[in-house]
Amino acid sequence: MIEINQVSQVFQTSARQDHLALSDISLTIQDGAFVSILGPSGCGKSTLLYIVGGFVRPTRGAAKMKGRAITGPGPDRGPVFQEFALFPWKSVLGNVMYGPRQQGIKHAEAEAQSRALIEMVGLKGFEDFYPKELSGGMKQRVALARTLAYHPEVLLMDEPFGALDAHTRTRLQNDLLNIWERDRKTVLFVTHSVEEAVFLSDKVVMMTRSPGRIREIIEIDLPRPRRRTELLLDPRYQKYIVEIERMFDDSGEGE
Ligand SMILES: Nc1ncnc2c1ncn2[C@@H]1O[C@H](COP(=O)(O)OP(=O)(O)OP(=O)(O)O)[C@@H](O)[C@H]1O
Repeated sequence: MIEINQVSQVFQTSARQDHLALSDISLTIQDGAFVSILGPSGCGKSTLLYIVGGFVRPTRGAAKMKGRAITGPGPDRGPVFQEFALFPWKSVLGNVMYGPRQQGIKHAEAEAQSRALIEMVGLKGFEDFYPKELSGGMKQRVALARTLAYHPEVLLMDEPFGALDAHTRTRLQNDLLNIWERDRKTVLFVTHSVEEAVFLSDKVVMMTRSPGRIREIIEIDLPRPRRRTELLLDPRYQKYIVEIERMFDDSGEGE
């Protein structure tokens, strides 16, 4: 689904110096896979996601989706970021309907689809609420529903649960997995949390300290559907977490 070929990214800092953020990244992401990117702060995780999103053009190398060069953002790749970026003047329903309406879907159909998505993300009953009336977790659910409403083939998630308290985060992880298990979209997920990456993913891409290179790709061979309470008792789950935590320790960056 996504192919990243020898991508390097150099940014010019305001002091007019070149800063190598990513160095020679090559990665293939299969259709329907859940892939997380982990690594020390500043190693270029978000930059890699933005390149796939088409928001950043790589200095060297190329990213492709289904064999086509990615030259800009597109509805086939839906971003879900930590800042929810909801329209404050639109209700939950209005926010979710925005995408389908933009795509020319008739009002009644867009509304029906959006109501179904709102229910799917666990917000039935809140359709007429405005963003300022929602908690952080609820806003992130709306943001997810809004992105899903574009029917993207790939979800690009940049620490979407990073700002949430532990309990809300766990619930959203569970819900995301349930949604993903239903329609198996390809997901590229940036996180700081080793546990989150292992719990969610088929593959964890561990990056080095800046300039970011791929240090290792760890296949997470745990059965699905996954339940956190079962996994917590599973030594294989613990082993993955310890193995990856040790890589953080090696890089001088504990989590
Ligand atoms: N637009 C930009 N201009 C200049 N430098 C940038 C720009 N965007 C990112 N960088 C630099 O590139 C490096 C990688 O940034 P990036 O945000 O991708 O890292 P990250 O791994 O996502 O970090 P964190 O985990 O802290 O969120 C950093 O050193 C950052 O300062």
